[in-house]
Amino acid sequence: MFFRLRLFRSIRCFLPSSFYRPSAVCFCYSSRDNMSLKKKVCVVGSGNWGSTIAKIIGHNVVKHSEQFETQVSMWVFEEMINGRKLTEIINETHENVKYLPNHKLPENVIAIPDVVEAAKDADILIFVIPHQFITRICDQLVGKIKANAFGLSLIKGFLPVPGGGIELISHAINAKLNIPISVLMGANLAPEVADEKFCETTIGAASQDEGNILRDIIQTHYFRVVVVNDVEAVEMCGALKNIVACGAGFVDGLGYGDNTKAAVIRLGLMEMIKFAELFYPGSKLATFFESCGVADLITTCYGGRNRRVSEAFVKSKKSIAELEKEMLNGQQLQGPATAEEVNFMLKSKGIEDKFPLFTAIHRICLGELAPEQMIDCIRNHPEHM
Ligand SMILES: NC(=O)C1=CN([C@@H]2O[C@H](COP(=O)(O)OP(=O)(O)OC[C@H]3O[C@@H](n4cnc5c(N)ncnc54)[C@H](O)[C@@H]3O)[C@@H](O)[C@H]2O)C=CC1
Ligand SMILES: O=C(CO)COP(=O)(O)O
Repeated sequence: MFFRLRLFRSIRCFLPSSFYRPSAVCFCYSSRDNMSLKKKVCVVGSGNWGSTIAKIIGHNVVKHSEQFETQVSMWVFEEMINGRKLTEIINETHENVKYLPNHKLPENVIAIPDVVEAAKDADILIFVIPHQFITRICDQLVGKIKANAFGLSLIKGFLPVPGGGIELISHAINAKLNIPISVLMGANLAPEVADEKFCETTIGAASQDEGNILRDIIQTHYFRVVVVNDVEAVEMCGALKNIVACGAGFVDGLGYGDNTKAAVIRLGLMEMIKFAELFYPGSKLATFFESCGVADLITTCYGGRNRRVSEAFVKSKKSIAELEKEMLNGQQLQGPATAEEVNFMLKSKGIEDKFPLFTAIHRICLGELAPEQMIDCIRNHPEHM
């Protein structure tokens, strides 16, 4: 208890009062006004996480068929697998043999190679693609979706904006498509979720009604949802933890132990909180204790792709891009790109020194700094001054 109090006090030192005020994080679930017609869902994406979430949604729309159309469209970036189109394979075998092999998708999930066709009748759009591709996809959807649709983004990352800033993916989608966007982030390594191993997740909901509906299409007995209203903080946690995961991978590659990794996780968390304080004032500290915060940080720093490739980067001396190709079979890393996006903003504001861990990780990914130097960086972290 005493320890918890001290930890909270030390976090408070650099937080504005709005950040730690006691707040009712959770919505109360009540009204379903104007939300009674059956809704059609489209999953925009079909990678490792996209296919996993399509599996969950496919089952849930049948379970809640009074609320949802039972056919779910899933946009698939078309590619050839052994001379056959991936969409054809998915629609015949109900398996995404490339991105989620050995897991059956429900038969009501229909793979569609044209994103406009997939999304045109949808009331709910689930965006789940590597963040590098979201701008191009949104450009194709402008003016082609239902005016009263709403969205849920599972995408972790930021987008650079001209002039030195970055924006949240949910803001970018909202700006292009003019629909409200909620977010879902959590300690959710896709292979474990696909295996139906118990986990939790966090939905940052744009409104109470949308939060209720989204929970119904996402929650299962093994995938428990907490809905909060702190949308920006939820999304920011999901994006930033991928940078820290690269740092955890460097620690593993260097042969340091769990204590060192714990230091990277803790200092990474402090930089995440500081980032929220500076750029998303009004974010709630309580959100960092949801699945999207500390829990996602821990799971990714032990079991994620960013950690795995970053460990190999230190051991093999190959570039991150080479390793991504060799190790991930088409899946995409988010951490190094996110580190670059965040650095783009920190540099433009002249505050790289306030985020030494994020900065060191970015420079190591670029090959400008030796991985060993990350240890000096954390040894001299402002948290210890
Ligand atoms: N995989 C995981 O465990 C989790 C992933 N996420 C997040 O979900 C988002 C999507 O991740 P995944 O589904 O795992 O994707 P992934 O890492 O499996 O990426 C592969 C996907 O990208 C698509 N793709 C390749 N080139 C493309 C292009 N030029 N244009 C459009 N799409 C293209 C592929 O068709 C495939 O669907 C990311 O932001 C990730 O951080 C979040 C939680 C868990
Ligand atoms: O975001 C994730 C788990 O919540 C997945 O992390 P990786 O992309 O590092 O595998």
